[in-house]
Amino acid sequence: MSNVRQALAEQLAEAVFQALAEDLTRQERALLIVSGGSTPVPFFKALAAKPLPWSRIDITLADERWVDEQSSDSNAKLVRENLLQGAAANANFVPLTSDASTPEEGVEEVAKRTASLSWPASVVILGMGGDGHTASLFPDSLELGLALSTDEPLVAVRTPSQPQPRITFSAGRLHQAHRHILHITGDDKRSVLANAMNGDDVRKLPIRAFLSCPLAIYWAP
Ligand SMILES: O=C(O)[C@H](O)[C@@H](O)[C@H](O)[C@H](O)COP(=O)(O)O
Repeated sequence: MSNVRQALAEQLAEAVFQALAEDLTRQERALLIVSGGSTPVPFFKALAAKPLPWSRIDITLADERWVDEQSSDSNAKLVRENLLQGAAANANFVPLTSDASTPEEGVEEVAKRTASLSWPASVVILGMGGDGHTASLFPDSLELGLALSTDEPLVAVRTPSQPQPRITFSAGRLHQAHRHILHITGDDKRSVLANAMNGDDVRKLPIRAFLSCPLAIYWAP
């Protein structure tokens, strides 16, 4: 981990800490939505060390692979091992998978489970892939149009470029959050983001769906 990426993770953790603490002065509970992937790990560790009243915080994921929670591809496993540590283990974490064998069969149950969270979310932290996807809104996903337009909170997605089916919060549900943050690193993602900012086709670079939320960008080389 380069020093500058570590510093970025720590600055992001401080910003998320402040946002959650501020919302908790006005409301009993606050919801944080995080993303999986490799980028957030140092952020998760830095946030877990913050002195928050963790038992008043709900945490869920922007999206998840439809895999067992023990799988190394599970975002829930990533969150449990890196964020829900120490005092942060007292947070109420709600995963996005069920015992159903497909996300299409399980999506309704997960929607019921997540309905009890403290919506609207205080903060959504998004990642972005080299193809411009964010959450599980992939350019080649068969359900991209649905995920961008539905009023439903969650969508089961099938994506030819991805090995597993997934479940994702819809763009509409993620839009409702009070704050949106994009956490990315590296020159390749900077170029993808620049293309998204210059282009106009959300289906080619789905991160575009969040550019005017407004979106705070946390980037480091
Ligand atoms: O993988 C996931 O769980 C998320 O669906 C995805 O949107 C992720 O945020 C990007 O793919 C970036 O991943 P990296 O941080 O690993 O580059």
